[in-house]
Amino acid sequence: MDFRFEDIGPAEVKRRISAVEPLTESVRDLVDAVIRTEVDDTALDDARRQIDDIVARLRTEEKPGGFGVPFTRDLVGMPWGNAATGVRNAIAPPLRPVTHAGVSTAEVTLGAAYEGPGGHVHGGVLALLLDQLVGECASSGTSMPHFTGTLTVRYVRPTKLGQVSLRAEVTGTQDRKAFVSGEIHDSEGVTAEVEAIMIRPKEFAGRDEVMAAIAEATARD
Ligand SMILES: CCCCCCCCCCCCCC(=O)SCCNC(=O)CCNC(=O)[C@H](O)C(C)(C)COP(=O)(O)OP(=O)(O)OC[C@H]1O[C@@H](n2cnc3c(N)ncnc32)[C@H](O)[C@@H]1OP(=O)(O)O
Repeated sequence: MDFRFEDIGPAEVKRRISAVEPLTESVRDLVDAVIRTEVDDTALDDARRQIDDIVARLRTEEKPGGFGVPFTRDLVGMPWGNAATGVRNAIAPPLRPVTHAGVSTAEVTLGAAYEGPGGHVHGGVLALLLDQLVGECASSGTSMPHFTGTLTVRYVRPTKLGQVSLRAEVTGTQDRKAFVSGEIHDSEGVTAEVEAIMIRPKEFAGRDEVMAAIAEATARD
C-alpha cells in the first residue's frame, strides 16, 4: 500500500490544493469539450498540438507510478489521485462526501464524460461512486481505513446524466467488518442501491498500528 507521511500542516495542505485544483477543473472541462465539440478537423489537430505541448511541459518533473496516499502527522489523508475524489484527478467527477452521525452523503453532477447508455450514466461509474461512498462511510465512522470486501449493486432503473445524490449508512458491524447500505437518486428517485461488506485490514488494529504502518512505509521510500 503506497502510504507515507508528509511533515506539513493544514495551511500547506490548503495551499497545495488551491494551486492544483483549478488546473484539474480546466482539464475536466477539456474532457467535456473534446466529447461535445463540433469544430472542424483542422481545429481538432491544432488543439491536439497545443495539448501535447502542455503535457510535455508537465512531464518535465513527475512522480513515478500513482500519486499514492500521503498523510499528515495528524492523519489527514491526501488521496489526491483518487479516481472518485482526487483533487488532482480530472477523471474524478469529483465526489465530495460529507459524513455526519454515521451517514455519508454527496451531491455530484455527472456530465458527458460519464455516459454509458445514451443520455444516462455508465453503470461502472455508479459502482465507483458508491464504492467510494461506502468506503468513506465505514472508515469515517470508525476513524479507521476500511477496504471493500464485497460490493453488490442493484441497478433499479437508468440514471439520467446530470445531478445525482448519494447516501450511505453503516447498518451493522462484526469484528473487523462493517455492513453498509446506500443508494443513488436522480431527479426522479432511486436509481441504484448498494450493499457492501467493508473490512478493516488486520494490520490496522488501532490508530497506533495505522501510524506505525505509515511510518514504516515512509521509511521504505
Ligand atoms: C485514517 C482514517 C481515515 C481513512 C479514510 C479512508 C477512506 C477510504 C475510502 C476508500 C474507498 C475506496 C474503497 C476501495 O476501493 S478499497 C479497494 C478494493 N478492495 C480491495 O482491494 C480489497 C482486496 N482484499 C483484501 O485486501 C482482503 O481480502 C480484505 C482486507 C478485504 C480481507 O482480508 P483479511 O485477511 O482481513 O480477511 P480474513 O480472511 O481475515 O477475514 C476476515 C473476515 O472478513 C470476511 N471476508 C474476507 N474477505 C471478504 C470479502 N471479500 N467479502 C466479504 N467478506 C470477506 C471473512 O469471511 C471474515 O469474516 P468472519 O469469518 O470472521 O465472519
